[in-house]
Amino acid sequence: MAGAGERSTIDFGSPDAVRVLNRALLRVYFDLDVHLPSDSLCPTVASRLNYLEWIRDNVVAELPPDRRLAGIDIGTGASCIYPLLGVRAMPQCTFVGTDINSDSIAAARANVCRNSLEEKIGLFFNVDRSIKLPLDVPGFPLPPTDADGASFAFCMCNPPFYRDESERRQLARMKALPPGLDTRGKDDELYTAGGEEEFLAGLVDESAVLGKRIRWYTTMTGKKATLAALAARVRAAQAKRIREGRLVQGKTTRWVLAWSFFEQTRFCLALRHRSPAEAMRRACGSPMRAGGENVDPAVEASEEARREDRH
Ligand SMILES: C[S@@+](CC[C@H](N)C(=O)[O-])C[C@H]1O[C@@H](n2cnc3c(N)ncnc32)[C@H](O)[C@@H]1O
Repeated sequence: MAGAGERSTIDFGSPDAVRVLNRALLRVYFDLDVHLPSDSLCPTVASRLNYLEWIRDNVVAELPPDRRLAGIDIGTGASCIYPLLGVRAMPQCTFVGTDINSDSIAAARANVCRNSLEEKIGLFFNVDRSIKLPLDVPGFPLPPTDADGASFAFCMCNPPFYRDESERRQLARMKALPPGLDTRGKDDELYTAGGEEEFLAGLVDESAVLGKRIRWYTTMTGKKATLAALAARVRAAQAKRIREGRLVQGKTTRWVLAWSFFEQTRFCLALRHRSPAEAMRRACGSPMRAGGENVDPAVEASEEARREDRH
């Protein structure tokens, strides 16, 4: 207990305390009953919401608002945190969560059922860990394609963090983390051969093959250096559009990279600086009503190209 004048807090060095806090936040603010197994990564709600909101504002917002959208969460983990929070942050979305760990898939499935979200969240146990986007593996739940041939509006990924235990220790030392505050979880959650760099290089290569079957490919990275290497690989894969984001929560920073093999649509050109309703009118070619300035699509396209062309 805190004494008079002292600030109450919880013991962030205690995994149990952090677990209870996150369960409470999910319950109170998102009406989600989520079991977070003690042997698995305990996701912080703010950081997960941050990435989802980035996708909502930078990817989903440029699609017509009446459209039903599907997203893939690569490596959903035992919590299934992104799909669960995702259907709250973007009610027009359905999700497919994948994972290579059968215990995580079982726990994720129980969380989906506990919240009666089976209609909105599907799960896929990916037996081949060399694949990140198993769209063509038998049994993968593919939604119907849209008018442009895309099955999914986006994919997202919080990749395993380290190449091995020595990288984990090294990064913890660099951040000067006190014992107890370093990341804990299952080996599959923490480690991947070659680290996040190699994992995400594989994702870019798969995206080059799948092309327009997913409208926007996105991933989070834990290291800024990974972002630059990844952006170069995405350029080499001839993506048409690239976007970068930085997610800051407290003392922690993460980076997001998004890329697409679609050219900019009339809808997203019109959306710049306007409400979705105005964008719909413009994309459909009807004249603007009072208050709307005219848009020269060529100018907006070059502005956008300059903005995205920073790599
Ligand atoms: C850092 S954890 C992220 C878990 C959860 N999404 C979160 O943010 O708390 C990475 C996850 O990726 C999974 N994973 C690793 N390789 C994978 C692959 N090829 N396909 C799907 N999932 C994979 C791991 O089992 C683990 O659950």
